[in-house]
Amino acid sequence: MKNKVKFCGLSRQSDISAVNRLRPDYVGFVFAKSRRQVTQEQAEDLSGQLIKEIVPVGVFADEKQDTILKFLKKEIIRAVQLHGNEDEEYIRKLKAAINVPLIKAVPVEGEEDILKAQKFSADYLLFDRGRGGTGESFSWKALRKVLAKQRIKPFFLAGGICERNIKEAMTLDAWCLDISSGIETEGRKDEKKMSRLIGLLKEE
Ligand SMILES: O=C(O)c1ccccc1N[C@@H]1O[C@H](COP(=O)(O)O)[C@@H](O)[C@H]1O
Repeated sequence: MKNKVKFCGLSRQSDISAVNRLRPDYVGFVFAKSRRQVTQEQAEDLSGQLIKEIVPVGVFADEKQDTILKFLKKEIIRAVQLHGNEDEEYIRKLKAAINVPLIKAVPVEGEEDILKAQKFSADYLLFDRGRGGTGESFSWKALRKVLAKQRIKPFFLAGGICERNIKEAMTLDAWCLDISSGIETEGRKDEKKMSRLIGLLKEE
């Protein structure tokens, strides 16, 4: 596959069975406030059932660093996604304390947001619309304009990716396509949607 893929917001045993069959590169457990939020106990149980090839990512928003370190120590997660208002000082401190990939989410309204985010010392940026998990895309035109002018840090592309627009998303040079709402039906993860998206990714 040209792009890596992350299926985010898993919360049920059946979600884990589905991803173990379909093998996305990453899955996300949301610890930030959300209808998809899972507890430490749920995540520990679900993460323990994942095949080793899939990297579990913890999605946090303005979380105490000690809490994140606790999740890492227990090996519930093997990558950290910061989806709040974390600044460079917070990121630098956390990065010095961990040895797993650190992903910083950035809400994109225009080119300037993408350019300003290049200062972050996270391993990856994650371009999304607004607060995350909304099922809505930002204007990919802004990203395309920046990419035409310069190289940028490796990034996850998130926000409203689904069967309808994944082919276009695949043209945007993302390290990873990050999908949550687009693999749901009536608010629950849907293995058929996951499978069709993996199929589309494999076509290239
Ligand atoms: O998924 C959530 O509910 C969520 C809550 C708080 C912060 C981030 C959240 N999810 C992130 O949003 C994108 C997926 O967006 P979409 O649903 O596909 O539009 C992904 O990065 C998730 O980690």
